[in-house]
Amino acid sequence: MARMTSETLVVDGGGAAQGQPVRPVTEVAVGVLVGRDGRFLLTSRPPGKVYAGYWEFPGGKLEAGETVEQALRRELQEELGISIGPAHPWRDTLVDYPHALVRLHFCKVFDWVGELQMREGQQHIWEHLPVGCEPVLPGAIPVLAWLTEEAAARD
Ligand SMILES: Nc1nc2c([nH]c(=O)n2[C@@H]2O[C@H](COP(=O)(O)OP(=O)(O)OP(=O)(O)O)[C@@H](O)[C@H]2O)c(=O)[nH]1
Repeated sequence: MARMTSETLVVDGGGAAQGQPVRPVTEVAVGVLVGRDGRFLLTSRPPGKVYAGYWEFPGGKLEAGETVEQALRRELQEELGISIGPAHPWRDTLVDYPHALVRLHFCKVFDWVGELQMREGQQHIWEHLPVGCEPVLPGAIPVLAWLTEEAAARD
C-alpha cells in the first residue's frame, strides 16, 4: 500500500508504522537505462534484500563522499558489470518505507559498455510501456508514470 503526501511517497505506513517517524534520509542513485529501441531496463531485487523479487530500476545507496553519478557508476559496475557513460539527472523523490526513508535520484543513462551480467542473482527484463512484470517496487512506480507522461507528450 502506498500513498502520496505533499512531497513524500509513504509505503506500508512508512517509519511511523515502526514508531520511527523521524529518520535520517538515505540517498540512493538509480539508473533508468534506455536502449536504442526505447526499451528500459528493470531488475529484480536480489534474494535476501528487503522487497526481494520486486522489480526496480538498478542502483543503490551513495557511499560517503560520493556524488549521485559516482555512486550510480559504481553500483552498475558492481551489480551489472557495465561501465556507464554520462548519467543525466532526471527526477528525485522521497520515499518513506518502514525500513528506511530514502531519497531516490533517478538518472537517465543512454550509453554504456559491457555485456549485462546479473552479479547478485537478480533477474532482468527490457520493458516498454505498459510494463508486464510484477510486482514493481513502490518507489519505482512513479517512474513508470513519468515515462508514460513523456511518451504522451511526444505523441
Ligand atoms: N535501486 C533502486 N532502489 C530503489 C528503487 N525504488 C526504491 O524505493 N528504492 C529503494 O532504495 C533503496 C536502495 O537500497 P538498496 O538496498 O537497493 O541499495 P544497495 O544495493 O546499496 O544496498 P546494500 O548496500 O544495503 O546491499 C532501498 O530502500 C529500495 O527500496 C529503485 O527503483 N531502484
